[in-house]
Amino acid sequence: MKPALLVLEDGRTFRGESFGAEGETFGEAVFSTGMSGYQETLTDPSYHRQVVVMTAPHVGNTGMNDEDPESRKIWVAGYVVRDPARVPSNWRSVRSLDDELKEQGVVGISGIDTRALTRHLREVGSMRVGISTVETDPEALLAKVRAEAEMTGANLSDAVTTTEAYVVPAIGEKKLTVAAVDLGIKANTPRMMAERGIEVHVLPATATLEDVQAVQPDGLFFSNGPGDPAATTGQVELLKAALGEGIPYFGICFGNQLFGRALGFGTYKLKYGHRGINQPVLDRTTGKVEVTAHNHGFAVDAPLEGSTTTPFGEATVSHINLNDDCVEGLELVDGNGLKAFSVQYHPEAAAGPHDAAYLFDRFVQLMNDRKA
Ligand SMILES: NC(=O)CC[C@H](N)C(=O)O
Repeated sequence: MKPALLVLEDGRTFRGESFGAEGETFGEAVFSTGMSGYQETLTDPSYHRQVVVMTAPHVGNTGMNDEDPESRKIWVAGYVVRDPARVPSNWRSVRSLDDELKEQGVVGISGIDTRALTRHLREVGSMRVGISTVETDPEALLAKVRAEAEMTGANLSDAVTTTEAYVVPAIGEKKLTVAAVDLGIKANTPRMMAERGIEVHVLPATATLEDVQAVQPDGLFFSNGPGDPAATTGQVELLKAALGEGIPYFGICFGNQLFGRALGFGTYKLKYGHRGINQPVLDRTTGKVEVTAHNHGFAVDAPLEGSTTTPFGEATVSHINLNDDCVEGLELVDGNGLKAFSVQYHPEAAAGPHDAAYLFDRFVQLMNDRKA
């Protein structure tokens, strides 16, 4: 087994074994508590420039298949697993996780105490990290880690977006048209819209109001995506312009943060974020609690009680996280009722849970109401 070294920006060091590709990689160290869905995690563009630490000790059991990727490639900058499966076993598996990481050049480390690492990140907060199979001196790797850019202030949409617009056709009868701005979109999002009779026009991150209007949409959608929402100004301006035009809006995760900024709220970095598939969220509009998938390091700073008057209508916090009272959703209402809304978590979560899938129906309802 080839040795590998992991060094955090505060100097904490772990020694383990090479997993996946050999070489050196850097990013923001974050932990995910999901016990399944690692293929969806790896291929989620929101993880661009992040090194993901899996808290589940045994990862890779079901191998890798050709059906579940959320995008064209693995985006995580590095992967940390305590005990990789030696033999994958699943009827859809076509290769092992280790082979896929090697094939795509993704550097990982295994055999380290991921529990100690996770507790450290939880106590001290997410921070930069380096993994290397070529550097054996922690001080030398630490100097490189500290020279890397931080996640705060990072504008990463251009690195992950599609360069060409494309259409995902409605399944069955076409009932609605949506312009979806790709800030790191996952394949399951247009799929869940298509299942509801929506023709989805996926547009590059650089789309203008004219580009949006050109598809004559019934609604506008902003996807999940990597980076710091405070470093993203162009799409916030687009959203303000679209809200000014009265185009119904739905946003997921990064799309929730940019919606918050368009409404005049701030965003801030959470100490260690929410990444996993069992986060309890309260939908205050119905009083129902849902178990949900999360992947965010930033959050919207909006008052939990009362409503806020914005140039586009009255904004309220519609969803909150029951673990830490973090803002998990926003709603905008004008004289004609609901106008726009967004959530911080993932109704499109492909590995599940599926409690939040109703949000796509809420989007359909919103577009139909505004059409009428
Ligand atoms: N999944 C996402 O859209 C993540 C949004 C943002 N990059 C965050 O970390 O909070």
